[in-house]
Amino acid sequence: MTTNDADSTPLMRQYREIKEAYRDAILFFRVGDFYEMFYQDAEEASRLLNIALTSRDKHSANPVPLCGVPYHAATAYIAKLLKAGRTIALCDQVEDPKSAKGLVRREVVRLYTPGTLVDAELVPPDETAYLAALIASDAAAPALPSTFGLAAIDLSTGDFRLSSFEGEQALLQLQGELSRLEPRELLVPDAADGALLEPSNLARGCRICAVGHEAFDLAAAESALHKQFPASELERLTKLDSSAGLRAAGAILSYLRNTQRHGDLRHIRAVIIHQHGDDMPLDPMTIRNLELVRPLASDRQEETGNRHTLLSVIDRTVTVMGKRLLREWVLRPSLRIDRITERLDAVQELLQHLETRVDLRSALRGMQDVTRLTGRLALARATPRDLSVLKQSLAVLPALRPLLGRCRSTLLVRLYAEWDDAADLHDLLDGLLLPEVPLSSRDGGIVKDGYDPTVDALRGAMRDGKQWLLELEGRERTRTGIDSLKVRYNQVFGYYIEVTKPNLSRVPPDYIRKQTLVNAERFMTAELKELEERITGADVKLKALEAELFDRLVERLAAQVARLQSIGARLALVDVLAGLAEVAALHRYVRPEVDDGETIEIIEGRHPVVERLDLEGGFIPNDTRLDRETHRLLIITGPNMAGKSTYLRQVALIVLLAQIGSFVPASRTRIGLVDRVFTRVGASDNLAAGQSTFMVEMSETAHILRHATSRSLILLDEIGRGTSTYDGLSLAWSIAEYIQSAPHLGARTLFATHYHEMTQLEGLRPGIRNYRVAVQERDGDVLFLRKIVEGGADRSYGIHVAKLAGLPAAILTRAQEVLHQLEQGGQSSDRLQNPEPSERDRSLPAPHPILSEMKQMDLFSMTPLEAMNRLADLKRRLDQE
Ligand SMILES: Nc1ncnc2c1ncn2[C@@H]1O[C@H](COP(=O)(O)OP(=O)(O)OP(=O)(O)O)[C@@H](O)[C@H]1O
Repeated sequence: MTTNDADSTPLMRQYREIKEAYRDAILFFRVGDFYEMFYQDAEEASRLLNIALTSRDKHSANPVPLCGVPYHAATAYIAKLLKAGRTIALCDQVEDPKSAKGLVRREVVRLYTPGTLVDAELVPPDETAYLAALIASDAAAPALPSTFGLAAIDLSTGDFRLSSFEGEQALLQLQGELSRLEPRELLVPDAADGALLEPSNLARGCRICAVGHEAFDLAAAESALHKQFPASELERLTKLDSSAGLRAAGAILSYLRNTQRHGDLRHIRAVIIHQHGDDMPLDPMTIRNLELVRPLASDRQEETGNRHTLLSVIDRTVTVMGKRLLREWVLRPSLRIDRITERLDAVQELLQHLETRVDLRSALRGMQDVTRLTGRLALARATPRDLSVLKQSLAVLPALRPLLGRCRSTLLVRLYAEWDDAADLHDLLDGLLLPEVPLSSRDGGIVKDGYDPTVDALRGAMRDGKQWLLELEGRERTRTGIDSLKVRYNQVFGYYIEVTKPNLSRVPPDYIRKQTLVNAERFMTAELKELEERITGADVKLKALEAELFDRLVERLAAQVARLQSIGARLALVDVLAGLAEVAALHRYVRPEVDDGETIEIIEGRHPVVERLDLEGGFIPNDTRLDRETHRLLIITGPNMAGKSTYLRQVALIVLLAQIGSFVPASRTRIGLVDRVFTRVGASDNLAAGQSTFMVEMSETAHILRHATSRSLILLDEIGRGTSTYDGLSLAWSIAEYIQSAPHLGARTLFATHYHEMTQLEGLRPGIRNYRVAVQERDGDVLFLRKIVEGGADRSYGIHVAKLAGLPAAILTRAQEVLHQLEQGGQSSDRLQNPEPSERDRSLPAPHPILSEMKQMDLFSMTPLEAMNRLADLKRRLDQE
């Protein structure tokens, strides 16, 4: 930045001082009704926002580049810049320009970063916007560290959580947690290990922000936590968490203190600590493959318009608080039977009591986002509208209590016992706020008549002022004899007397001319001036007083954030339970039995998402039995398109739904608790990271084999597909054997495969069972029955499916021929029991006889002439063909 004539004004000097402290951010500098940007900020912002770039003093030698946006539309522009990966420092005028002596004081009141957003326009209500901090413990060896501390906060709700990961699975667990949280911004120490910062190790699409590593210092963290939390919470924290989690938490708090200048973060009162053993640790692959919260971006879905996910299908919540909680449940199925049972009891009760459910849901519909409103209160960002909305929501609370009073299930009884109508808070709001309030607390028109005597008196003065003006107008008309004389007001001149041209001769000499128009002239008198001062004085005082009363109300409510947060949490819970009961009723779900046995039994199970599609012939239900004895590993064969993948996913989704505490799409289900669901299905995002399909497939399988336990559920779909037939089959075969027999494994497994040779495993190993998806062959075509039956398939019907897909007839006929030849080659089952197949053994279509002859030729025992003659002979024969 160079200093020259144009930028040496006091305003620009002030700008430069402020910008110095926010070099990395685009500085929105408030000047009048605009936020202006200068220099590089202006160049960049004008390009990103597509707005005109001008300059501050065009005539100087070195004009300052400038662009600006109207202050009232700033949020939309800020959103665009955030999207482009920038941060924005918002610099406001912090004193009234009218009363300022000299240059108005300006300060950065807020730094907008992706992880610190609370505005409704910037964070969609049903999404979370976590800011996370990650620290790897100081590793003794330079290898990848094995202890991680992760803290995350959603500033808009005050939801603050901690976790530490240690041991062999630490990195994996960390990745799982990051894919659940999907943080928008991640703080890491500036000296962080480069390997740790690999995008594939961390959350994608999130801003990584290196901060001074002293922010992660344990002593600093403890003191930051000490300031933030009550002693009891702090004690709980230090007991439960290793120092890594605390250090990450400390870094978040110090970052927030630097970026959020206003408000005191008092809504961050409690910490959720994720303890291993409470929730099922889902890994990113499973979350993605089972499309729990986000659809896979596959072409097939684009075509059919299927953008459903498990979450979208079971989401019948009516509040955004409920929506967020349900998402959390879906991503954290429980491992505790007592919790699952409590939820199921409540869902069952609300399913059976239609009237209660309907009443609860219709009352909840009147609820706004109490949790986020509370967040804005604590951050001192609540507007009069926010408080008005909060008031309306609190007004609904008493109606919910008697509805809960009708319930008998533990969870609902507990909610009833803890229910807080918050009548005092409602009355506090209702006592002050007018029914219609403005957006800004500085605009007046907030406080009810009768709330404060001074407000009433000032309003009286303003009302009287209007009367005085009318009287003055009457008096002036009589005095001048001009009947059309009017007292008027505009923003620029304030009050004035307007006289039309024909009457100008009658204007008295004490009228002071202010403005001449085509048809009239505008005047001021000493009396009018005095009246104006009284009226505007009252107006300014009134607005200031209303703003002060509003701030005091915010202050009183902010002292109650913990209560308001609990109210939000209770509302979310009722909403989720009633929503799950509603889904169960709508889609005919039944209550699963969840126990700590080892059997998974599903009678007439359905895929919750696929069954919602408009399928010709409807969805065909299927049974499943998995246990640790006779049905430990099911080999599922059947043609392409028959429904193998759907079946595999259906079993996993039913298990997850049950452990979420939801009813399930089946006619009867028993679930022996599953500690983890592993999936190796479909393509993977890692392809983009440059790994081959087969490599990804194998490394994901290796991961499963390393981490699954005897309580896990494993889904393997077409393992070995990515390599040559024999390699693939051998791998698939031995992987199945390993899962079945490895002492630490024996996990319940569904194994879908194209290799029908694998069905021979059933007779060879205990616990392995064959199932196939039934098809009917009619007139050379296949009819998919979508029914899973016992026994293995002996054919693939791939060519039939290719026909359905419209491949040219010539290809289909030739494929039949090749298939026939391959089948003639046959593979013996003896070989498969002891698989040592090699590429050379493969039965291929018979090679051309000339090629066979050439293969036989021993070139080294031939003279060059002999070789030449043989070659000529072969060529002649070829020419004759
Ligand atoms: N039980 C069912 N009832 C009705 N339709 C079903 C059922 N299962 C699957 N389908 C339909 O069949 C289609 C194909 O199913 P799916 O993808 O599971 O087959 P697949 O055997 O895994 O095929 P591929 O081996 O080619 O991957 C699904 O998109 C769905 O429309």
